[in-house]
Amino acid sequence: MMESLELSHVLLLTSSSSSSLLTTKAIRQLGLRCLMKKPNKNGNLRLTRSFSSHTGGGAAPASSQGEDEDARDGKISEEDATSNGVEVPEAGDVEEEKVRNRVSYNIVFVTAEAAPYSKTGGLGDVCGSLPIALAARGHRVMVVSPMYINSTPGDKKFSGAVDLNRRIKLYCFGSVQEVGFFHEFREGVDWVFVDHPSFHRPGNPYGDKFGTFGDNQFRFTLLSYAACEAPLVLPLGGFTYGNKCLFLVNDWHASLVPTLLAAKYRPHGVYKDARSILVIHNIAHQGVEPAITYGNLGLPPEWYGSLEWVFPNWARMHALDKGEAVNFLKGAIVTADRILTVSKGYSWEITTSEGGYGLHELLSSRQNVLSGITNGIDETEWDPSTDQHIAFNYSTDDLSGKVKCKISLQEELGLAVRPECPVIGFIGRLDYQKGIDLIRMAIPEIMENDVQFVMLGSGNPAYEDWMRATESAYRDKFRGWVGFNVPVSHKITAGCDILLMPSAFEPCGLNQLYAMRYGTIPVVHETGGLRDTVQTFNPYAEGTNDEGVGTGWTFSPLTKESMLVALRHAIKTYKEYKCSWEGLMKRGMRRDYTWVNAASQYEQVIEWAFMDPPYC
Ligand SMILES: Nc1ncnc2c1ncn2[C@@H]1O[C@H](COP(=O)(O)OP(=O)(O)O[C@H]2O[C@H](CO)[C@@H](O)[C@H](O)[C@H]2O)[C@@H](O)[C@H]1O
Repeated sequence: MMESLELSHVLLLTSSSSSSLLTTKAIRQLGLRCLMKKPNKNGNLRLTRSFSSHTGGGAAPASSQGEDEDARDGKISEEDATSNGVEVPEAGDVEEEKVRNRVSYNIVFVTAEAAPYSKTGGLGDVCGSLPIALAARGHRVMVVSPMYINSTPGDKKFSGAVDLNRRIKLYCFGSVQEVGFFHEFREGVDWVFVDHPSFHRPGNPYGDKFGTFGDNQFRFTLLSYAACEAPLVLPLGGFTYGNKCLFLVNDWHASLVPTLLAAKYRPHGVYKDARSILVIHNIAHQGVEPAITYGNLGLPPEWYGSLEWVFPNWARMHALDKGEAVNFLKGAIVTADRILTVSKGYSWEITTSEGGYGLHELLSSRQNVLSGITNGIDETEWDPSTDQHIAFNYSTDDLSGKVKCKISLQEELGLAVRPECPVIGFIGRLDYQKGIDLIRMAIPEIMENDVQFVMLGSGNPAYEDWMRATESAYRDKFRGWVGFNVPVSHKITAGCDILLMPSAFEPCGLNQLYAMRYGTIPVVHETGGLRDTVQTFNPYAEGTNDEGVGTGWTFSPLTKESMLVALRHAIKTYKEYKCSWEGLMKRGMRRDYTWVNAASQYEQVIEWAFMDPPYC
């Protein structure tokens, strides 16, 4: 099995290099400039929109490398040291826009979550906002997601969707499955909901109080099949999306799509002009199931190598366990035309043995199509000057509402109403990823300070119990709200002074972006998207200009001690250096978080995907 995995890998690599050659040719034919240089944040010169970007780091022609001053001096900038994927140029370069021959694409998002219809975390946020931003740029955009009905008031979210009366038969899991489609056209986007009895049950999209659903492989196989059919069979607004579309497949739940395109459609002449991009929001979840389940997926036997996965010896259950499995995310990594992650830092981390969760070698082998694009945020939902969930609105022009939000939060949670006391917040899934263990270890020392601490989260029952117990132990200064509650998350974001994010890894992270927009100062572990988006406060840079002064505190390594040091800096600055604190707040609030920049970068990657022939 291992041998066949490696063989398929070699074959795929061969086709990768040929596609890169074609890409270079295609770019030359299109007459694009091979090199443009602009200074980065640190003032270093870097390559942008070059075919060296497109085909991967290190592939630049000798002449162009010679033009790079850092390279000539033999120096490697800090940025280069942590970036070995393909850099996507940022928006705002007018010349870039002129050079770009703007084409509109038919884009099909495939996702397990899309806010406001469904959301358990950041995947829902991104797939609820990015499609709208891309549609606003002139693309035809469809989002295909399950229609989760769980007999709660939340079902009302689907009330605007109408039954398209188009039922199709899908052949998998040894039987014929019939799915229907509901549709809502909202904010320029075709929101398409796949209807099947397996999406109608209590709980969240992935599980209920008894744990993860046992048939998730089945449910998300259905989603992937239905998403492949939707552009062909749904006449939305009178016309189907047709064959030439771009599938943006998000995380493992949608990862079967690129393999289906290659194995089931292209051999029959369908989707020959389509392309797929895998977006990795979280590599820790890969959709791994026993190898025997491959037969259920309705794929030809010769495509087994695409999903084939062999656990290392240490991860096997017993001596007879061969560790053979199928891995949905791996399937997309080896078949998608391009791969994206949700920050540049994370696109590098997943190519390392520490961050790749076993997939780092495969990802490294596809570095020439791997890029990172930092998420934006929905600036209408997350705007302190208009937010309906918070007690008082405020902005950089008038910050007075911020402390009123804090007082209101203290009142609501039954904490002492003390506007001068720093309030630290945490919002997130209660999961290993989010660094809850570190908070657990540090809480006795944090509580020795004159602070209040508010946590909102749900997930691992052990962490939920710990939150309840900690609230009992520190009734005067700790509140733990167990549950998933969007209005409360807005109230905490507005009412706290400091947001703590000690994530073990964080592909992008949205809460630190929301916090900065609300004048709440992030204290974060220096990892992934947190490192990319939070800049540590430098008091010595104050009074020059805003560049380099910082928007929060980052800490590393991931230890209790270094987290406490950063927190103490934040608390001391809050208490003793009011002007500096206000500067931190305003700098964070003024940053550009819109999806416009990210959407333009996605557009660039889509353009690159169509320049190459299909990868598989
Ligand atoms: N108990 C609760 N009540 C209300 N709201 C809650 C909540 N717990 C979490 N949320 C909300 O869910 C979202 C979580 O965003 P994160 O970026 O932390 O996402 P997550 O780790 O799920 O997603 C993954 O995908 C996203 C998107 O790409 C990446 O940013 C991230 O790094 C990656 O791990 C935020 O909107 C947050 O406010």
